[in-house]
Amino acid sequence: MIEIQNVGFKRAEKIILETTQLTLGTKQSIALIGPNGAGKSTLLSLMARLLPLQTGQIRYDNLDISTTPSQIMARKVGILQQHSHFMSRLTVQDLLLYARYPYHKGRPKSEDHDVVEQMLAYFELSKFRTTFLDELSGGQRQMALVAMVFCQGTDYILLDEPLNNLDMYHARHLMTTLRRAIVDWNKTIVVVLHDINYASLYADQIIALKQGAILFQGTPDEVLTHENIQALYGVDVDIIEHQGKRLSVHF
Ligand SMILES: Nc1ncnc2c1ncn2[C@@H]1O[C@H](COP(=O)(O)OP(=O)(O)OP(=O)(O)O)[C@@H](O)[C@H]1O
Repeated sequence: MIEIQNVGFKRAEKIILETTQLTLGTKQSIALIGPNGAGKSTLLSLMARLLPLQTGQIRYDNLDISTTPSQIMARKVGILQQHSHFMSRLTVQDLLLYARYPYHKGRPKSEDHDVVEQMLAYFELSKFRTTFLDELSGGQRQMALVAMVFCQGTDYILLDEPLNNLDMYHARHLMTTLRRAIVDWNKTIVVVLHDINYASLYADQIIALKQGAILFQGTPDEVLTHENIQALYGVDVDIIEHQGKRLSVHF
């Protein structure tokens, strides 16, 4: 369970984030949506301890991120940020092995190599195993970075806009793979999405942020209404039903 209590964040006296109480269950996919500048990345960075908590508390399964040692948190929560920079002269398999550092501490064992092999297959990256990161396309690199986070073997995975750069095939492949990972490996995934239709199709819960506050929270059916989307984005949309899911038509 993820518990977020009274987490606030200011930059130069400007309130960036102001939450009250948020409890998120495990083994599900939780989509963070909201307009540009709403505070989604800030919340994710706080959840991953990439930004220091200024107020409030965040706990994963009763582990308080402010007091839990880094070695334990590194096995509990993994994050892919929006702009991840890695040494480009690293091959895909080296990148994935690097993510196992909290386990092998620089001396990879056979189980670390096994996890890397498993993730290369799971994310359809086997053919790129010896390709350097700077020889991949933007989308291929994005998939490699997601696979890297999975190699970390954490219960909780935070992904900031993982669909960036992905074509239709790879975006759908990634979202279905994330869903499989919840079932296959009991992962809990918090993912920032700009495409609310992907949130509708693939998320169990949606948290909608605007101007640093949680405006709506619930299942896709509860959150993705015409009125809520108007309030969030200021856009008039048509909501249609497709195979039992709500889709927003906003073109
Ligand atoms: N390094 C920074 N310095 C100052 N202000 C910042 C910084 N990073 C973010 N902000 C501000 O914090 C607010 C929230 O930004 P954040 O990146 O969390 O939003 P977001 O919802 O992830 O946006 P987007 O969808 O555009 O990625 C914005 O007003 C942004 O301008």
